[in-house]
Amino acid sequence: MSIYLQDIPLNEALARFDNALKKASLSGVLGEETVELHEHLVGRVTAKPVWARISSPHYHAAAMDGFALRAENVAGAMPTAPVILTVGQQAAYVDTGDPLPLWANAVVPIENVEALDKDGQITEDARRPHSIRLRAALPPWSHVRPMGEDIVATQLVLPSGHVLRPVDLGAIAAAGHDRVVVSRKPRVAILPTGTELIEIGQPVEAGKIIEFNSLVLAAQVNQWGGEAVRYPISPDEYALIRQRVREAAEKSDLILLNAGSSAGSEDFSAAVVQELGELLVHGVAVRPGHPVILGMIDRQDGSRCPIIGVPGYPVSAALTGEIFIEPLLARWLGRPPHKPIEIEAKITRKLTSPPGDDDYVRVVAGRVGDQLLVAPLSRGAGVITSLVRSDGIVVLPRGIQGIEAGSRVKVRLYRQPEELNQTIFAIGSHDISLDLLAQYLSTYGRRLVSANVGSQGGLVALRRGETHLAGCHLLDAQTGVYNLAAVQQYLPDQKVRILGWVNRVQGLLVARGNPKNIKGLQDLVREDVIFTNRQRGAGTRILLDYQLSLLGISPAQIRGYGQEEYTHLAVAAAIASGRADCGLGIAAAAVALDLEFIPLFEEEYDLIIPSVYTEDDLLQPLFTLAQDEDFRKAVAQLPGYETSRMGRWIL
Ligand SMILES: Nc1nc2c(c(=O)[nH]1)N[C@H]1C(S)=C(S)[C@@H](COP(=O)(O)OP(=O)(O)OC[C@H]3O[C@@H](n4cnc5c(N)ncnc54)[C@H](O)[C@@H]3O)O[C@H]1N2
Ligand code: MOO
Repeated sequence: MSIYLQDIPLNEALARFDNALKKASLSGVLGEETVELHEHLVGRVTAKPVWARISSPHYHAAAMDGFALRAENVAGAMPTAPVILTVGQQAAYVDTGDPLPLWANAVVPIENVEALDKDGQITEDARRPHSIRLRAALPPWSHVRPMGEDIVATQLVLPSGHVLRPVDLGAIAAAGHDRVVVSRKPRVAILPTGTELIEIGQPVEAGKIIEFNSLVLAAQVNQWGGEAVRYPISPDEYALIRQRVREAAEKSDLILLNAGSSAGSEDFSAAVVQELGELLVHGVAVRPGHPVILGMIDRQDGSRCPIIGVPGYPVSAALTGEIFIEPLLARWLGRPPHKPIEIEAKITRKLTSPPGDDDYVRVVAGRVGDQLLVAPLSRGAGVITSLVRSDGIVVLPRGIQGIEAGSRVKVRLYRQPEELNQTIFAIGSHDISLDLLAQYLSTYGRRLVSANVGSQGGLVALRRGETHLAGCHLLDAQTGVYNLAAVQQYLPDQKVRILGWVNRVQGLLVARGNPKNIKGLQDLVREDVIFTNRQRGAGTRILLDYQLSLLGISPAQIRGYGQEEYTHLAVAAAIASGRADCGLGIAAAAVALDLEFIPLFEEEYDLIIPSVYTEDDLLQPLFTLAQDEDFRKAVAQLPGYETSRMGRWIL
């Protein structure tokens, strides 16, 4: 039977896998082991209930330093009618934790008695007096920890399937045990494959990719209670991969075979599984991660080892971990699977979604005013930082083609909901200074999350009340003034303020050594110069058009004017590759790709903030930082940055 990338619904895939696991007797706890309490046990799962062998305390114990006595002997004691007890007969000194003498039924703390010598005078020898005087009565069993106060012998201390925490170890020991029976850790072999992969730390070159999926998968496995074993990178050679899978099956409870899962010429995973056992599933209707493989490998002794073909793209790999590996490990350990906190929120952008798949969208989340909002992050399956930055996942289920901006969605949170109340939302044009700001704000207990939708997108978000601030650098071509006109145009009825932020140098990016000897925009009309442009609407494009009009240059005179890139870095890449001779952009992009930079203009990047939030406690640290020497210095050190306007209210 050949199942070739036929996406099936997630629940159907899980059911097939489940069935095969049951047949192989692999659907419950894999095994048990007894571990001594002082070995590393936190996170392990109890495989048997823990019953108390002894009580704790296992005798009546003094709860205070003082004198053991019988409560009835001091009944009626009052300030004006004190009672005197003779030590050695009616009272005995005890330290906290000492067993109570058999005849006693209460303890009076030492600070509540007057110690007397044999003449009835107050003595300094408080712990060995002749007698003690009490000026208050006390009920029986005062300041005594009765036997079994904590644990009664035979009682259940912990059920099975319990994930051990530090305090649990104390209770197990107090209940008279020195070891505990826990589920055996599932051994998980992780096999990265791909001729293009290089080990971490090796020099990178074009076409080579740093292998890190195995690092992520191993950390996931260990975090979820398994024991990961990373195998070396296997190049895309069928026989080698087959050999390693065969070996791993003999030594492991589960194999994660990474990459080679889709339809490429060197994607061998499915064929290997097919040859060495049974291919159950190839393709699950989830994105990212759809080319998942589920199967069983036959061992020499006739038993079977489950195998998961984990798709190569890093986000797909990590999500495959969460969707397939975590629940399987939970089952093998006998604990409940992880259940994320789910909240409902409003989504800030329209999303389209493949109707055949469950679509896992990474989002940032925060509270703006009284609304909980989520903004989608990059959806590329290769963008590992989208998972790093994400506060949660919105699953757009199969059967829908997308959702409108403003729809309510369910969010599986990666963080505590309270953190969303300390979140400053910045939707608009992104700037590197905001990354620095985020770092500084974290010391004030604030989180800055930003979604880059461009300057105009930020103004739209402000209009909808969906952001605390928007980074903006929109030049008015009539006046040459930044941001004021745009704010008046987009937000005529809204009370907003403009906080001066940074001046950024924009200039021409050219190859090292400036081989075409380009000096300024006037060179763009030269026949031998090829330019590359930014997309219409981008702040840099508006700046270019404005400056060209001042020089009286028409776009038609410029070779490459119609060639549009969407980011500063894409412009830089076009020049680095030799596709173009120059482009307008920021200095940081030149630094990133080792280009030369010809500074030409300063543009003004400001933060637009609704007036209500300028008074809000949430944003105060931002205003503090805008005046902070250290922070301003750090921003000014970014290439091409200047901070003299930072913190000044422009509107
Ligand atoms: N014709 C089709 N092509 C692709 C399909 C498809 O359905 N039809 N699916 C796409 C999707 S979706 C995914 S996901 C990927 C999965 O591909 P593979 O599992 O075969 O993985 P590769 O192609 O080898 O790698 C993809 C990508 O990820 C990088 N990679 C791989 N391993 C690692 C690692 N250990 N650490 C870091 N990065 C890794 C690899 O270099 C590639 O860039 O296929 C699509 N194609
Ligand atoms: O399924 Mo792929 O993982 O969409 O990226």
